Amino acid sequence: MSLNGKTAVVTGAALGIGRAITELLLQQGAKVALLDVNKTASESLMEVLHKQYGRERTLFLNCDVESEEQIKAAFQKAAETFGGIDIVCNNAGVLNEDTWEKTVSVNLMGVIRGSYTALEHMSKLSGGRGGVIINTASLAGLGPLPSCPVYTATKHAVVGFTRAMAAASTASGYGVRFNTLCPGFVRTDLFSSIISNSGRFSHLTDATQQLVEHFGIVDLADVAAAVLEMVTDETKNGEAFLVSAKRKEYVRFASFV
Ligand SMILES: NC(=O)c1ccc[n+]([C@@H]2O[C@H](COP(=O)([O-])OP(=O)(O)OC[C@H]3O[C@@H](n4cnc5c(N)ncnc54)[C@H](O)[C@@H]3O)[C@@H](O)[C@H]2O)c1
Ligand SMILES: CCCCC[C@H](O)/C=C/C=C/C=C/C=C/[C@@H](O)[C@@H](O)CCCC(=O)O
Repeated sequence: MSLNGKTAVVTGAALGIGRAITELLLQQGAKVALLDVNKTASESLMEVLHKQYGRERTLFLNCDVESEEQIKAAFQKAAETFGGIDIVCNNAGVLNEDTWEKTVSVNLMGVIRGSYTALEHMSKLSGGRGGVIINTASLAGLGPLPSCPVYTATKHAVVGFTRAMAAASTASGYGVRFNTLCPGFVRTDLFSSIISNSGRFSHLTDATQQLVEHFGIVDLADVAAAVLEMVTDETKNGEAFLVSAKRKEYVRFASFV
């Protein structure tokens, strides 16, 4: 399915998974606003994207998802520039067990802030045309990463928040679908920082290594493809897509009703 005429916002778009998502959405025809705090990486990516897709289809906005003011201004600018917003990927994340309050602030509060701001532009109840929001959690949102308890907590919270928002959206008539991306290990800067950023749990690096060996390293292309599937398949709402090297599947959750 082509995304021609669709407009996307991707946070943490300059590097790693966010960059791969951005590039795939552009390949499919969407216009993409790239939100990131890393100005240097963003500017060098923008040079590449301008050459490949022209200047009209991309917009870089220097935006820290920890800031309500910056995120509101960035979404407003994206909506004005492209004429509305159809797709939002709240992907920006950090892993640092030393500065764990920041890990909560970026990974959880940033996703909540991004989702609520997105709804102001996308909800059919506030004049939007509906759409889809994909929040990046992790395999660590489904099971424990022992060297990173706070990171694990934020990712479980993203899964729970996104599932609840999907149900809230359906019950309220927002016309916006919500799904969670749960990648296994992906070779990015965040992945490389595990030893230096595990804080008081750095002695558990071997346990992480065992998990890496068990789950393997998944390709960025497979992670971005999972996002595209959840964006384009209109039957997907409230799903969590697990994408590891060995397993690619929608997660089945226990039902309590
Ligand atoms: N790499 C993995 O193994 C892995 C696995 C599962 C989930 N994830 C999740 O995927 C997402 C992307 O991770 P990645 O591996 O691509 O990391 P990365 O470090 O390669 O890229 C993260 C991007 O987010 C940006 N960013 C960080 N803090 C920000 C903030 N406050 N506001 C705006 N932008 C910010 C960075 O500048 C960077 O461009 C994260 O949510 C991460 O938790 C990563
Ligand atoms: C080493 C760098 C850290 C990258 C962080 C990134 O988010 C990757 C996380 C990978 C997490 C692994 C979690 C492991 C969980 C297991 O304990 C298991 O319980 C998960 C089972 C999931 C399932 O089968 O539903």
